[in-house]
Amino acid sequence: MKKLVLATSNKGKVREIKVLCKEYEVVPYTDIIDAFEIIEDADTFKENALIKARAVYKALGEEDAVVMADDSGISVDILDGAPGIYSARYGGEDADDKDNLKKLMQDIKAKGITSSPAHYTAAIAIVTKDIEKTVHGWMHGTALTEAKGEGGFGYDPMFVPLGYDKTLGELDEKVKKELSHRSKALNLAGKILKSL
Ligand SMILES: O=c1nc[nH]c2c1ncn2[C@H]1C[C@H](O)[C@@H](COP(=O)(O)OP(=O)(O)OP(=O)(O)O)O1
Ligand SMILES: [Mg+2]
Repeated sequence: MKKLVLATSNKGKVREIKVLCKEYEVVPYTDIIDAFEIIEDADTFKENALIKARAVYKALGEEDAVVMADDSGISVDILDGAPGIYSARYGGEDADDKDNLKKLMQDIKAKGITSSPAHYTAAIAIVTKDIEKTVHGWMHGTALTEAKGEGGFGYDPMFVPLGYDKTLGELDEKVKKELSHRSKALNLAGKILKSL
């Protein structure tokens, strides 16, 4: 089985990508080398995904490595698309998923409403010695001012996918697997991986 090194330290992403890339041996880079800080200072998901994939490819020092990165986030319409690329740091530099979730619910509530249209974006970058490629996927739905359920990660307890009436925290993980931003992007990434 071909090895696919993930340039991420997010356990939720690793879990989902392992399920969605069954034909590969999916290995987070921190299983191979020590975790190091990667500054995600670009202004698009795509460029930030490339920054992560390139940084890990270089740090591995293994010419034949195939490295994949995911840069993703949630954009809320009533907040003009915030937090977007800043999703991981929305509650401050040291914020964790819970802090970020709480701040986003508060900021929507501060607009005097209890829900807003929103969407997730995932950019996936693949870097090898020969290629640098990116693909995207999106999931539309509604962001709530109340968190429900324990499933998924990040903002999932406050996000209801289009066509459903429960949050990704409450729904079976199969639903997210079928229609998430990440699964759509990974489906396209799979075509690139096959062509290598
Ligand atoms: O399916 C998702 N369900 C819920 N929340 C999600 C999802 N996808 C992204 N998110 C949130 C989590 C984090 O607040 C931000 C990603 O930030 P992002 O920089 O891409 O990831 P990260 O810093 O957690 O790990 P890393 O950069 O090492 O891959 O968007
Ligand atoms: Mg990050």
